[in-house]
Amino acid sequence: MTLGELHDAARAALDPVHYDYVAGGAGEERALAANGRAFDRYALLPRVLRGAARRDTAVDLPGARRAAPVMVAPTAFHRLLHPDGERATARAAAAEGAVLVTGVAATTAVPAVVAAAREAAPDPAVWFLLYPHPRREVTEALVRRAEEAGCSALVVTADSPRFGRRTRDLRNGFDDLPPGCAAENMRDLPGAPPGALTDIPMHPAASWRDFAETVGMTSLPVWIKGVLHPADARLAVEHGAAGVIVSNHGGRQCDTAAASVDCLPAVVDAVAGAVPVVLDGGVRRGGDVAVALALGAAAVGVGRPVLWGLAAKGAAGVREVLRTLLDEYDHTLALCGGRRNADLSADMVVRGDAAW
Ligand SMILES: Cc1cc2nc3c(=O)[nH]c(=O)nc-3n(C[C@H](O)[C@H](O)[C@H](O)COP(=O)(O)O)c2cc1C
Ligand SMILES: CC(C)CC(=O)C(=O)O
Repeated sequence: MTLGELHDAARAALDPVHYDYVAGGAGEERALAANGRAFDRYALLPRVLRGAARRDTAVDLPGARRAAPVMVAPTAFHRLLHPDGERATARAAAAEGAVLVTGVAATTAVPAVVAAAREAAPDPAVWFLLYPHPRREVTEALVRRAEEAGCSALVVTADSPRFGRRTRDLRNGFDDLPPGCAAENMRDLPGAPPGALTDIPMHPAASWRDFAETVGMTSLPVWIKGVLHPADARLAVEHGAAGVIVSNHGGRQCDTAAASVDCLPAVVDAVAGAVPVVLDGGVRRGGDVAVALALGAAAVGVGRPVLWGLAAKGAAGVREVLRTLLDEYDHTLALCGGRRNADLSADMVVRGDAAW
């Protein structure tokens, strides 16, 4: 199935309220639309007569060695979409060599997610996402849970001082998870009974000091997610980030935010090679992966397509999504005369309405 067909199958399978939660964005869904439109404006200038019969597309990242250049972005509540939930996503990601970012909003506890990944590959990369929490002891407890489970990196989401205003969810009245579906990693933490969407506490006053404090709590690499402004990318490096994820949260937070891929070149410049940069938002084809890597991303994350695969077919559907993107990317790299990801460079990308 193509990614589009998996999306259609997921829509047919899901409760329309849950479909809307995944598909939707904040406000008028401008940032969501911008992510897709932005990729439509980029085109590649392939180089010729310099390729190889086989390409090496693996990437080394803090917290993941020889990983696929496409990772599973952190997305909440997989058991809302399929009874196998995060276990299925973890098995599929590990089988494809892709990093899986699980975290506070997972409906399966992190030890079980890591165990499922290990069923599929001997040394899978499972990272753990947390939001800055108003109480330091909660952050600390979550960090320990991730470490003890065997996660190899942490990700702090910085773009959510408040939960986004998701128009579809407000209209549908979606704010409770169904029985049996809860944020399992939040169990038994102070002041955080799982059960409702809004039980993942946001921290409106979170600061760079809080981020640095989290970095200081662990020897794991700590990525920061949700950076768009180059000055923040520099601050992230100064405060100990092991990597920067350029993201507008799939258009689910600030609806007037720029498309994430449009912010990528300035962030890559600002970071100046100090740490790797990952891009997510709107990646839907192998060509999008190639554009992002040419613009300086070390890898990309995908959110919704993975969830459509999960809802349509469980682990097999997630594998199909990852396999499709990775095969298309490898094919594009070959057609661009690339032997490895680093053979894609910014001079091979043109932008403008003339592109398509
Ligand atoms: C249903 C859903 C849940 C998400 N949950 C989280 C989350 O808990 N934390 C987070 O940092 N990002 C979350 N995201 C954002 C993704 O990590 C990612 O930034 C975004 O989905 C990328 O855009 P794409 O869906 O166009 O690939 C979520 C996205 C979706 C669609
Ligand atoms: C429940 C939220 C923490 C998940 C989220 O970030 C999202 O829905 O985009």
